[in-house]
Amino acid sequence: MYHRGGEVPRLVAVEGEVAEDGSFPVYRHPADESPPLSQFSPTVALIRDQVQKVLNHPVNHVLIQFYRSGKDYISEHSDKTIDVVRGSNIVNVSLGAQRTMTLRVKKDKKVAAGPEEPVATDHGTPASTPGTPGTPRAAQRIPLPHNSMFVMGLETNAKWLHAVNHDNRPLKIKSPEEQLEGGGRISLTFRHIGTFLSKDETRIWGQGAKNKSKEAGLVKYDKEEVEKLLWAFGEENHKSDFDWEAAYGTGFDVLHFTEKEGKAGPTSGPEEMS
Ligand SMILES: O=C(O)CCC(=O)C(=O)O
Ligand SMILES: [Fe+2]
Repeated sequence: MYHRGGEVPRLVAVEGEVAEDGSFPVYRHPADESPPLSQFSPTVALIRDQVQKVLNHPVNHVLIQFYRSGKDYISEHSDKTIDVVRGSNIVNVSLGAQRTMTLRVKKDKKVAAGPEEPVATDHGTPASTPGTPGTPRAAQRIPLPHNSMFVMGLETNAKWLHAVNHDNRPLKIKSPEEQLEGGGRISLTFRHIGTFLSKDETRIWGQGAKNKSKEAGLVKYDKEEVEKLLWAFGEENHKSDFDWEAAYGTGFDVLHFTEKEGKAGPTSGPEEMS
């Protein structure tokens, strides 16, 4: 998967519930290029069943990511929720080597929402950027052991940024849990998506689109709409009082965000987010 012209620092696959007519859920986030969605494979379908039992609501989409070693990471972000069914939960299932999920309140959040603690990106390198000098932002470090589920409600996603930072310690000094699978970790991020694409990707409908029914809604490339959506994604990353209705409420029928895919305007830079 690519973001801003560069390959993201982990391997990515996407699976989901493909309907009989070939339509499928779409999760839009600022990536230049996402892999195509495949029908849930039998093994992933079994994991999905377990996730649905815990959540008490369906999940119809999964982003599968392989962190090949401690060098692979996902930088700090909030998940983009235009297409995520409002009120649902997002689940990260972890398999293999234990990594750490770092949660940190957004910069604009004045009131600390938990125990205050500076965050280290790489065991010993402090990365905490205080909102006000001398006041570190509330942060939590959550170990993600093999075969665990991390459930994130959308309220948590709104107030906190999350990351799996790189961990460059040599494998042999890591804990046995961190050494599993030679340091490789697979995460499966399950979401309940409310926006759908037709098989040929010419029509878009549902929660995050302008049209709510299958019959209408042509996917468009419109530079202004793309800019508006990318701006809204940025707002969601930075504002703990992000106003979903104001930002996403009217819906967007754009799918591709760059010239190559959407036939206009490329971006460049190393940053990546989901
Ligand atoms: O690897 C993980 O568990 C986190 C993945 C994540 O935050 C995302 O895909 O948005
Ligand atoms: Fe995320």
